[in-house]
Amino acid sequence: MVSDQPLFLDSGNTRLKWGYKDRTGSIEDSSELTALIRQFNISNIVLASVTQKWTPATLSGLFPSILVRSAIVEQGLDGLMLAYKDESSLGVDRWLNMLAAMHHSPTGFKVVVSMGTAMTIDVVDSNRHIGGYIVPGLLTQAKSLHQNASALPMVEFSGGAELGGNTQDCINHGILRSAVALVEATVAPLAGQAMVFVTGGDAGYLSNSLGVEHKVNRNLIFDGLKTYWLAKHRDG
Ligand SMILES: Nc1ncnc2c1ncn2[C@@H]1O[C@H](COP(=O)(O)OP(=O)(O)OP(=O)(O)O)[C@@H](O)[C@H]1O
Ligand SMILES: CC(C)(CO)[C@@H](O)C(=O)NCCC(=O)O
Repeated sequence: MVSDQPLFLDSGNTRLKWGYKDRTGSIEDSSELTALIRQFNISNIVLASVTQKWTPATLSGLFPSILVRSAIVEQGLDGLMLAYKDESSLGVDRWLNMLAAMHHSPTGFKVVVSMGTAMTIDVVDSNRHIGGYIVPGLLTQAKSLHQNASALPMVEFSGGAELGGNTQDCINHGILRSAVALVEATVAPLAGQAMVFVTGGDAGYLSNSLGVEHKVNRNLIFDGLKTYWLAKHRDG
């Protein structure tokens, strides 16, 4: 039987991830994607892409019989009002994460933190996006130090945010401490009234050191894609 339930794809700067019903994973290449589509008998795909690596055109070229819809940022969808005047310049991943957070918690402040290639923070007050931050992600910061300072090695992340007593720990812990401080400083003025959502490949590192109450949800973007897909289904 052909599945009506779409395969959700999240094409980030580092890797391609998939969500189908309550299952998720990451995909290395098109042969893995082909296998997945056969396994679940997929008839439609909903794509969130912040890169040109995977586009509706590449997917339709590979799978001509599959309906591919690309999520596009839309002011006011599901009531979410965006801080950006030009909503097309907002990353679709940030938008979908906010839609999902709003779905989980319709009223009050939401702080959405994504720990990927870039680290992003977005603050939403009920249905109003107040604004956000974009900084380099943990691994991106570590790579940048290694590439730009000749005495600095490439570090393996191990967690920990206390003062370091050697080069590895100073880098490792310093990067994590600055990410933690940024989230805590964003949450502080909201006087304990914010729901903090943490997502992305490096969510675990942040979560282990974060001093504010939060929820780790690695599938937030798939929740957002589902919300988007249902809204579009409703609109026809
Ligand atoms: N299997 C994996 N492959 C690559 N990175 C991984 C993996 N598992 C965890 N990570 C971590 O996830 C981080 C990348 O996060 P994520 O996968 O959310 O990135 P992305 O979504 O592709 O990037 P972005 O959305 O910021 O463009 C890396 O810094 C790495 O430390
Ligand atoms: C910030 C990233 C890289 C995070 O994945 C992505 O959301 C993006 O490419 N955004 C476009 C710029 C913006 O959101 O303002």
